[in-house]
Amino acid sequence: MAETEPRITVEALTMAFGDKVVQKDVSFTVSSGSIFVIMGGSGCGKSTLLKHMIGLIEPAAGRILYGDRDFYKLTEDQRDRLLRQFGVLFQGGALWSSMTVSQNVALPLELYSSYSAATIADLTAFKLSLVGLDGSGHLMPSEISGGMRKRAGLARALAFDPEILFLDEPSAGLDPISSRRLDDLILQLRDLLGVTVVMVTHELESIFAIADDCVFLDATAKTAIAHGDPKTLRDHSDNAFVRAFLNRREPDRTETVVSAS
Ligand SMILES: Nc1ncnc2c1ncn2[C@@H]1O[C@H](COP(=O)(O)OP(=O)(O)OP(=O)(O)O)[C@@H](O)[C@H]1O
Repeated sequence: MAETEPRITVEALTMAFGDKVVQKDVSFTVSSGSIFVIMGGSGCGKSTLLKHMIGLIEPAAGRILYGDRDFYKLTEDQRDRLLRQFGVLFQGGALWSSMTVSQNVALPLELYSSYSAATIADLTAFKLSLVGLDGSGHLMPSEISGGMRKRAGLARALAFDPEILFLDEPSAGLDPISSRRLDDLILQLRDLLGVTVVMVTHELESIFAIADDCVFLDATAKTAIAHGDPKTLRDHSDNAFVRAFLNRREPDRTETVVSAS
C-alpha cells in the first residue's frame, strides 16, 4: 500500500528546448512508496519530464523537490548524493551486448563503488535473484528474451538500492505476457523494497494494474490536464479527453476540455 508522505514535489514546472515550450506550469506530488505514472499522448513531454526529474534537463521555470530539497539548488556534491538514491531504466533498457548479464549488472558497482570483487559478485547475484534471473547471469543479452533483458536492466537499476526507481516505457516492445510479468515484478519490488516508482508509460493495462497515481500531460494544452488514481480518472474525470484516452476511445474534441481535474 502506498504511504501518503510526499516524496517528490513538482512545482509550476515549465519545460522548454530553447523557445519551444513543451509543457508549462506542471505541478504534482509523488507519495513515498507509490507507483506513479506519467502519461499522455505521443510527444507531449513524458520522457522530457522524467529527464527533468533525474537532473538531465534543467527546468525553464519551477522547482522539483525531493523531500524539502530543491534539486536544482543543491550543490554538486549534494546532488550526486541524491542521485545515488535513484535507479533509472531508460527506454530500450540497453545492455552492453558484449558483456554477460552479470557483467552488465555489476558494471555500475565496479564503476561507482569501492566494493571488493567478491562483494560485487554477491550483490550482483542478489539483484539478479530479485528480478527472477538467478542462473542466467552467465548468458549474453542476445541469448535471453526481451522480457529477461528488461528484468536485467531493472537489476542493474537496483545496483545501489535506490529509494526511487525511474522507468521510461519499461514494457515497450514486450508481448502481453512478458509485459504482465514485468508489471508484477515492479509491484513486488515496490512491496519488498519499499521503493517509490515513477514510470512513463502509455500501456493502459499496466497503468490500471499497478499505478496508484498519475499525472496526465496534454500536448495541445501544453500542461497537465488531470492527476489522480487512473481508474477514477477513467470513470469520472471531468475532462472528456482524459476519459476518452483512458477508455481507448477517439476523443470528442467538441466537448469542453476542462483544464484540471
Ligand atoms: N533534446 C531535444 N531537443 C529539442 N526538442 C526535444 C528534445 N527532446 C524532446 N524534444 C521535443 O519535446 C517534445 C516532447 O518529447 P518527449 O520525448 O518528452 O515526448 P513523449 O511524451 O515522451 O513522447 P513519446 O510518447 O512519443 O515517447 C517533442 O516535441 C520532442 O520533439
